[in-house]
Amino acid sequence: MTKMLASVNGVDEAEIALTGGADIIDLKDPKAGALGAVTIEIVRQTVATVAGRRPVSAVCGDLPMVPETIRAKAEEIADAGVDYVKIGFFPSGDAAACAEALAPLAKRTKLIAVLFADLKLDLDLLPVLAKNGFHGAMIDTADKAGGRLLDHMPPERIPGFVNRCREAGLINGLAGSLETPDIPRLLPSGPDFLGFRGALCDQSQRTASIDIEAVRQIRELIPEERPAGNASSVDYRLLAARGYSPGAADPTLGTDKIFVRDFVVPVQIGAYSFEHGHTQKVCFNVTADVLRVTNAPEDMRHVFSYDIIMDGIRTIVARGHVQLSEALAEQVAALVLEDPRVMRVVVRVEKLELGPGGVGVEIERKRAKEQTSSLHPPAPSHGGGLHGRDKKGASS
Ligand SMILES: O=C[C@H](O)COP(=O)(O)O
Repeated sequence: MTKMLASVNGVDEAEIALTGGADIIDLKDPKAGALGAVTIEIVRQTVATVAGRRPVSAVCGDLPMVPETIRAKAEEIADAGVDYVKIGFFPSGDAAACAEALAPLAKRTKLIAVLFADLKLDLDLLPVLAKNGFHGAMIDTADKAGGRLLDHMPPERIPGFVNRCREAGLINGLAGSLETPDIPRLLPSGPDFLGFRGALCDQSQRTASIDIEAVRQIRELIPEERPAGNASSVDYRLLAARGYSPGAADPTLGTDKIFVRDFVVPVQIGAYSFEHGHTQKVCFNVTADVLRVTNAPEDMRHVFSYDIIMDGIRTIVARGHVQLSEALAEQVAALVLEDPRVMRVVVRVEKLELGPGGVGVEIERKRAKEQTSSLHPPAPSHGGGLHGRDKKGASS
């Protein structure tokens, strides 16, 4: 299950984040840099106020990569009672020596290394962190005015980070000026948490105060585990882990067609030997029939994002050579049908460099009947969920 981390500047914002449903309360002073630290007094007060309702993390600040400096600050924060200490690993100085200096502290406190997508990201640091007892690693951005995480790290590279963390035994997180449309794009990789500051704030200004409505909107985009004892045959854990909210679909509203047209990507494809060892241009056209969730779509909670289709294609082709266009089309169709709201999908895969025109295949795949019937689960018990909004939207 992916958790929601909310960065807050102290007690008052922590209460707002808790009310909005954040899973992890992360202390940070956004006015003092990407990983600006709050004072130790604020850490203590916030830990006392949260009082175990949620885990609390705190960052150490934008510190120079000097082992003794980092160790001293991390110990001070750990001693203030947080559950996690987040330490920035900037690409200067000796990262391995800093990780080593923190090994004794890692025996008694959960340490999370923060790596930066916009500063020479080095994933070879992950096994070094694991060796020194770190609990996890996350990717963030250092320059908050310089773009979102996916501007620096294309979507097809996200599963690689998540998998490498898992192999190393580290929990993993993603952050970096994330906005609401990024959430359904990142959830399919199954990160352990997504971190937010700017998107929680008034006008998305990360130095402004956090806003309860923004917190709630993000909360609803990250599915929570359903309570045990739910009698439905739907595997909520599996669906939620993939980022879907099956309760959101309202079959009485019918479907919309979401499409990606003339999406051209270089692909290693072909059964002939002359087609091996290089890429050729392939054009994808995909149309998905998606169950609607409301009569009045307003934000990302109410839509199936076409980014999911484009990211999926990029991720599939990044895996390496595919012999057949048919196989590629099947993989794309299967990926789109992973969202339980998709009833039917048409995928056309067209090689553009083999003739004067295009050659390829078009397939149509539908959701199996028995899967369709499991799309009508009982409404979520919490009042603020999408179902509540559907009803409001439908009556308006
Ligand atoms: O740990 C997460 C960060 O506080 C994310 O901040 P941001 O969303 O403003 O980049």
